[in-house]
Amino acid sequence: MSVRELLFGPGRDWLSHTLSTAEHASSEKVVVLEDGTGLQLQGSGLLYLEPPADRPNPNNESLIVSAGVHGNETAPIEVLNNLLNELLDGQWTLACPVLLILGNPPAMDAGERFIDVNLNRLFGGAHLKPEYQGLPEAERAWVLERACEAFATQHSANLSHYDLHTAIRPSLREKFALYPFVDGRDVPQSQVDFLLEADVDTLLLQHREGTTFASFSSTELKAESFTVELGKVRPFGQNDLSRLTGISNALRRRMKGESAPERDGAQDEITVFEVVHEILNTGDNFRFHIPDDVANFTMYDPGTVIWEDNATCYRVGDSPEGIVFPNPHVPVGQRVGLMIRPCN
Ligand SMILES: O=C(O)CCC(=O)N[C@@H](CCC(=O)O)C(=O)O
Ligand SMILES: [Zn+2]
Repeated sequence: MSVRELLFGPGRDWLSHTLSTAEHASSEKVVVLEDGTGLQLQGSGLLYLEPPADRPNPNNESLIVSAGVHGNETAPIEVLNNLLNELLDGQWTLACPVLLILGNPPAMDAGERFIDVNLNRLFGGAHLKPEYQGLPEAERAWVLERACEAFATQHSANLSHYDLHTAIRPSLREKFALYPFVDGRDVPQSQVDFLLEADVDTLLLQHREGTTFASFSSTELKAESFTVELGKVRPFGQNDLSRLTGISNALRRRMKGESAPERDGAQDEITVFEVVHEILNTGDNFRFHIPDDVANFTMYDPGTVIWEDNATCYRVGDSPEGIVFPNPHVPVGQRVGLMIRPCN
């Protein structure tokens, strides 16, 4: 029996196993590849990969890589599944500890962003709020937090977390990363280089702590964490994975422990924006003046009214501001969009 079958069952790979175990707990399984690499299936969509203790880890690092925190954002899920299949097929050798995560299996199975509540608003303990008690997504946030904590306790040195997503809207900047706010922290140049290597040429700096998965890992696990947007939401099988070779190659390179490629000067720039305002659905006769089909990073002139309610009218300030993630169809209190502006 192949390692893949031992781990996932006859005819299955990680993705099909995750979809088939979405609704019930799957038992833990451990297998060891011929080259000594250990794989521990910790539960549905949770896979810990560990190189043998005597193998060098040249970049002296550990990685958490997640996708499917929103179940309908399928392209990065396919990227991770393909990388794992390559490893299981013996195409390359793992050099560093990796925790691979498919975030929300029931939502993936249903082809939906989430089932009851947006999983990517429940981290950093937000899942403990009374209104979320008993919801499967609150339970899942807890499970993912504990799995990441256990991994980080074992592998604290040089921990990075990439939470891979795709966006609902088209985007004037197809691939971009969000850097969670941590007081006093700057983005390391090595991370900027990695993003460029992955064809992610735009970086958005958050202005305050959030309750996303990446915020949790950066704040509580001291990881260098990014939410990475890799294109537009499409159902399984409808993604053009040739548009994701950058992230795929860059992640494979890190997992193999190879050093970063030399960058040529012309490509060395990342465009940086900062969040200046988070639009929340206030529920107080909230009106959002951005059309439904507008692309991420569309810019608005000073003075443009973006949203209003009975108490507030938000206008663009003295310099142009752009919109990212416009979505007025969210519950009261949740994020409708981010207003951003270029950093100098
Ligand atoms: O396209 C959209 O509106 C949402 C895409 C998405 O899921 N983005 C993440 C970003 C998380 C962050 O702010 O760091 C999300 O909304 O959870
Ligand atoms: Zn998402």
